[in-house]
Amino acid sequence: MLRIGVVGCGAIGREHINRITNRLAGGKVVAVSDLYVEGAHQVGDPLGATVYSNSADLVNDPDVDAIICTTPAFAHKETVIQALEAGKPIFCEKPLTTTAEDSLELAEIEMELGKKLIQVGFMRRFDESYTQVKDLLDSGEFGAPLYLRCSHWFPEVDDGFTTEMAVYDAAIHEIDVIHWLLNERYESAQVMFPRQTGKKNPELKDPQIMHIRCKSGVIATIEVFLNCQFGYDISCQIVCENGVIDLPKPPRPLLRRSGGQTIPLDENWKNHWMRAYDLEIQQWIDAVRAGELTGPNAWDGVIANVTADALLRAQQNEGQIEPIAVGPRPDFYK
Ligand SMILES: NC(=O)c1ccc[n+]([C@@H]2O[C@H](COP(=O)([O-])OP(=O)(O)OC[C@H]3O[C@@H](n4cnc5c(N)ncnc54)[C@H](O)[C@@H]3O)[C@@H](O)[C@H]2O)c1
Ligand SMILES: O[C@H]1[C@H](O)[C@@H](O)[C@H](O)[C@@H](O)[C@H]1O
Repeated sequence: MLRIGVVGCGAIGREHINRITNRLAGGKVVAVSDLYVEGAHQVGDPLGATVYSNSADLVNDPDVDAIICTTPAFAHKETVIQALEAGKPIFCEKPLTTTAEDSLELAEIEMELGKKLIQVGFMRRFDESYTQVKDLLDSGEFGAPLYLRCSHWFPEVDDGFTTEMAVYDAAIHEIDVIHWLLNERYESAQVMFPRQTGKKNPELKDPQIMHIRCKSGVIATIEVFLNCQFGYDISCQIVCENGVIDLPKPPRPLLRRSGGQTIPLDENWKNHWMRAYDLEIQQWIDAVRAGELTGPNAWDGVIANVTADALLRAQQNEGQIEPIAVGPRPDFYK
């Protein structure tokens, strides 16, 4: 049994604790921590888990074999370094950190240690809709991909959600999944702001249209609309030489009532990615127990942050094309 400590008992921390406790096999949550220690008690006490108010004590608890970090992005780096220093595997929710520089620093520490300990929570790679699309692209049947359009539509965000978070919190998923789907490397980034919705905090730029050009010339367009009002909706359409592939929508019943028919959308990410998260965390537990991590690694975290940094620069100069300079993947991460 893998003894897991969870740092950060907010929305997704609680989801992961619940799935490990009630649905997955081979892992047990034995410790939890949160700066808001009451919140940690709420989830930890019913499980008989040890409750900490800081991550260092949890990471260094000899009864904790591996860590899940579900604090806000700005706090990830500190806990990841603590785990690396303790030589313990850590599953860190996306993004690995908020800057390329910080993520690179973590990758360098890990390479120095000579053992892969970090997995990043890019769960779309575990989602059946995306894996079907990847299989089709890899089969070669559709010929070369030419361009793709993705939308990341969110019903509404709170006032703390910033223009920058549209990149490193939301679009970071597309940034990761697109290069994985296409086996591509990125070259440049551009951001455009179309007419802005009135249904948002005045400080936030929403919606945003992001373009990423790949080394092969493929152009990926990512539409991020964080206050779309109607539901949580993710789409991706890949136009190839021999045809077009659309990301399948999660199966939902078609409802006929009140003179109309509808397929309801999810309200948020929790249900939308439920099976992907289950698979992701189960495979992480299995991999840690087997002694070798197989999921998205720190270098994938670096690629995402280098790309996100280029998009953040592009946000400052609408329409300007910013280079994305990711070094070659080190052998350690191949
Ligand atoms: N993969 C996904 O689809 C997905 C979905 C949701 C969230 N996330 C990611 O998970 C992370 C957490 O998101 P959330 O929505 O659960 O946030 P949240 O704000 O609901 O929860 C974060 C928790 O961490 C605690 N915290 C803050 N700083 C801390 C620290 N230094 N040590 C310990 N606890 C600390 C807060 O008190 C809070 O309880 C973010 O990085 C987010 O991007 C990923
Ligand atoms: O933290 C969440 C989560 O990562 C979701 O998967 C994503 O769709 C949201 O945009 C983001 O805010």
